[in-house]
Amino acid sequence: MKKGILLVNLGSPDSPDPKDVKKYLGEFLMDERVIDIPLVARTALVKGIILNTRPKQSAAAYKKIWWDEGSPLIVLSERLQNKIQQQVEQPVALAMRYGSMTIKKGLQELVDKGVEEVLLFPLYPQFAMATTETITVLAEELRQEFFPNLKIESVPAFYNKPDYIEVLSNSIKGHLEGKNYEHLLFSYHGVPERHIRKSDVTKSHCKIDGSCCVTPSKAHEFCYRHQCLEVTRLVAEKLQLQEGTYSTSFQSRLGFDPWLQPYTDRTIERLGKQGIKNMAIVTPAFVSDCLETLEEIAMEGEEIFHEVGGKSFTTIPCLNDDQEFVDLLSNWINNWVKKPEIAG
Ligand SMILES: C=CC1=C(C)c2cc3[nH]c(cc4nc(cc5[nH]c(cc1n2)c(C)c5CCC(=O)O)C(CCC(=O)O)=C4C)c(C)c3C=C
Ligand SMILES: [Fe+2]
Repeated sequence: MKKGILLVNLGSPDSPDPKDVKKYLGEFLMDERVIDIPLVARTALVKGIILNTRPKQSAAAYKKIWWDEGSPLIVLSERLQNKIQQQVEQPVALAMRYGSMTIKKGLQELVDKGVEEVLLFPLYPQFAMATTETITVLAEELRQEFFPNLKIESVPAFYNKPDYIEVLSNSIKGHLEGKNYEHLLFSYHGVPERHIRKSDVTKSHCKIDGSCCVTPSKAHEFCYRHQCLEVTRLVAEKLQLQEGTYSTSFQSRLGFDPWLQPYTDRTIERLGKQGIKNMAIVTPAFVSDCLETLEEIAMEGEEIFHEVGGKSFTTIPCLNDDQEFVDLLSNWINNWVKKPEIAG
């Protein structure tokens, strides 16, 4: 059976024009795994409220980070794809969950090359229903409707794989070499607390308190909060970071529901007010630099830090097309290619 690989990232608008941003946000926020409320309420909230104000504001932010070649997230994902393709014999396609580079087109591209078995690779280290799950569910729906003979196997969240932790730690270490910093903040994209409870397979474990994420449970396989805290813990262990010199926070909240805490903006402010003058920040929920890292962290975050007396603010880039990361993903893919075909 001929095999192929489909890498999938989040997506971006076609341009930073408010019209394109509105179209993109409309698709993104109407996803029931992103804003997980009943359709009528979601439509009223997204189309009646958010899409009337947010596109203009988001478009201005996108304009600040847009590259000549296009959206950083898309360009960086394409660079990753091209580098992986150099190390993998089978066709490697790229798609986005939202926007023009659809998963349907990605699957079609592979099928047109004769592929019968696909490795679906969501580019997210941690599981979330708003990221990994929405990709795998949509791919399965598309398979049933348009590609019934295709076999699809999905790559699960890889947050605690030792070789991933090593690559991430090496990248952090490399970018901090020679830098004078007193605190390293691990900032992950936030999700509403409700998402964590919904993904709890035990239906009772996730209390979102000080202990549930460190108490062993089957729930952790699908717990975004546990997986983020684990990345911080494993990297801190690998880099031998001293207790008190690093912490975890969650960024990019939207709306009024409680989201995972502590919030990144408030944490940066607190660190500055506590007298930290030099801080560094890493964003391990994102494989590719994007609006949320280049604008919200590197621009807004730095501004907050300076306002409260901070001096140097070092933003560590995402793994992007870092050669060690390319080698890691290519190695996982080549191991999958060598495996016998999946059943049925
Ligand atoms: C309810 C809203 C949102 C949830 C839940 C959410 C989860 C989530 N998102 C990412 C990764 C990215 N999000 C990005 C942008 C972005 N996210 C939301 C909302 C939710 N995200 C919005 C409205 C936007 C658009 C920008 C804005 O208006 O602020 C991006 C950047 C895309 C780009 O083009 O650069 C990424 C990447 C994760 C990992 C996640 C859950 C774990
Ligand atoms: Fe997001």
